[in-house]
Amino acid sequence: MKQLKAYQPLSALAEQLKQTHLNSLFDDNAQRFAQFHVQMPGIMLDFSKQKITQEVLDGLVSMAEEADLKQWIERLIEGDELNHTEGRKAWHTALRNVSNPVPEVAEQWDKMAFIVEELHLQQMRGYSGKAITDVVNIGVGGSDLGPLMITHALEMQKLPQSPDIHFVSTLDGRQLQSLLAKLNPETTLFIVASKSFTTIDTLSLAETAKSWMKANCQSNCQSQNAIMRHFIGVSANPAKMSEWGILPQMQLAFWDWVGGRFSMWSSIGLTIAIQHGMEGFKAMLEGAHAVDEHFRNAPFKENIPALLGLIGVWNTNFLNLAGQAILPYDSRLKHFAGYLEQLVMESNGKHTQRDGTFVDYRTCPILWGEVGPNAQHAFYQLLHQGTERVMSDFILFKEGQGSDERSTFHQNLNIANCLAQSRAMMVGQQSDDPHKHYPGDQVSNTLLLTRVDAYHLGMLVAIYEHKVFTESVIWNINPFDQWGVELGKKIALSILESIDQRDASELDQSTQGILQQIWEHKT
Ligand SMILES: O=P(O)(O)OC[C@H]1O[C@H](O)[C@H](O)[C@@H](O)[C@@H]1O
Repeated sequence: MKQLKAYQPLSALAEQLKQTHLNSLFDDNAQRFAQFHVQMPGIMLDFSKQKITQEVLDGLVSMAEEADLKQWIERLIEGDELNHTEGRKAWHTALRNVSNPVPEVAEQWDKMAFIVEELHLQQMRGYSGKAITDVVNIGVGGSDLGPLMITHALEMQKLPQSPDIHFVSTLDGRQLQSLLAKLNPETTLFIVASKSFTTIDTLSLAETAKSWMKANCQSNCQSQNAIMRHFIGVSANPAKMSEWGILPQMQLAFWDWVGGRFSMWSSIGLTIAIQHGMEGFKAMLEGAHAVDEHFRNAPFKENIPALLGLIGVWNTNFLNLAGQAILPYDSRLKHFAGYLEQLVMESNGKHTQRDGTFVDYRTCPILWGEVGPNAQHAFYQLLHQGTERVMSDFILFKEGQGSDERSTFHQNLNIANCLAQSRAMMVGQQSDDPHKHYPGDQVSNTLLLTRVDAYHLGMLVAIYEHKVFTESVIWNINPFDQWGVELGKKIALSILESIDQRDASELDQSTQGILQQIWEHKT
């Protein structure tokens, strides 16, 4: 990144802007909002509360051009092998081209549609002949977070014929145990969702679910095989699904060219299709596809994901901000920040360039977030008066949950709070009492969408995917692998062995000490 010609001039501009309060940028330019907002149907990005001038914007766009962003976008959407460290494409955009699908994708839609219809018509029946009432998605990371986030956001709009949807992910087994206590095995269907079908978290939970099913089926089942009617598998590894016992007609596929954290658009999104029908699922794909087209065709100065990425680079590498807060002002987006934590930090939390050399600049900031109105009463103190400078994304919807008087009242309150907070962070407040002094000057974006529905959520997620991609191009890193998560898994297996053998002598003192205390407690 530093070798790009635009880097030095941008650094010089950053030095000036660090000394310039956001307030004076507004005072000096009555056209600031007009100049620094862009939109496409369904979404508007206001980046006027960023420390950006026309010169900075021009410099960032030059940097994107120099880094060949246009070419990279083409390669992404054309399905080139961009994930070079794993020798794969990262072709999630092919999953959402509803009007012109690749044949293997369309084939999986048909299989999904069949399952969805069977469930909706109450034709999918368990071992005792009763119709399925509850569906439990067992998966973790990319096989959990997207469908969890979307089905939670759209729960109020679910089809009346949809069974209830549940998610379990944590390998401690607690979520699953407490859920099983409430479910009837005769009417429960499990979706074992795992790209690799080797993830111990998911497989250990799936085994527990299978034992529960077996134990409950003992007196009722005609054959033990009948319990496998309660398990759907979704994976890019059909051999492993079969080995685990998933029946061929209960298997849904996707492919190694779909990254785990980009997989909610594939059959991993089955729960979304169950909750909203294939029509709802495809509306989400269409929203994402509209963003793919925009990302591919809009000039960078009007390109929402590209601009978000360039602003991210500006804040991270030139203004030295290391924190990013995600603040949706709608409780339906409760799991959105969690979803982005994986998408953003697993993609760009890296220190190695594409050619294997280490970077000598910052990459991904630390990202966290919470539904805005709750976060106001939790960590906004730090945003207003802390010593860390943080960039924030406010996400707001024009429409609330309803149009009756109380809903309108709540939505107005919500809008007022969202706008108040981004304004307070920008403007600050002078006071002689240092405890009441707000420096302001905290930068933020505001994304304004029409409403919370499948189409707009599809747009929102695709915008962040492409933002992440834009940043990765400038940082010259591969956003599609995740080697950093392997070491912990390997060590966990060896510690599990130590626990089984009750022998920690090969481990470090700290690990030994902690295990010793656990063992002493148990005995
Ligand atoms: O879908 P799976 O193969 O079970 O993987 C689930 C998750 O686990 C891994 O550790 C990766 O870090 C994630 O990218 C992935 O989404």
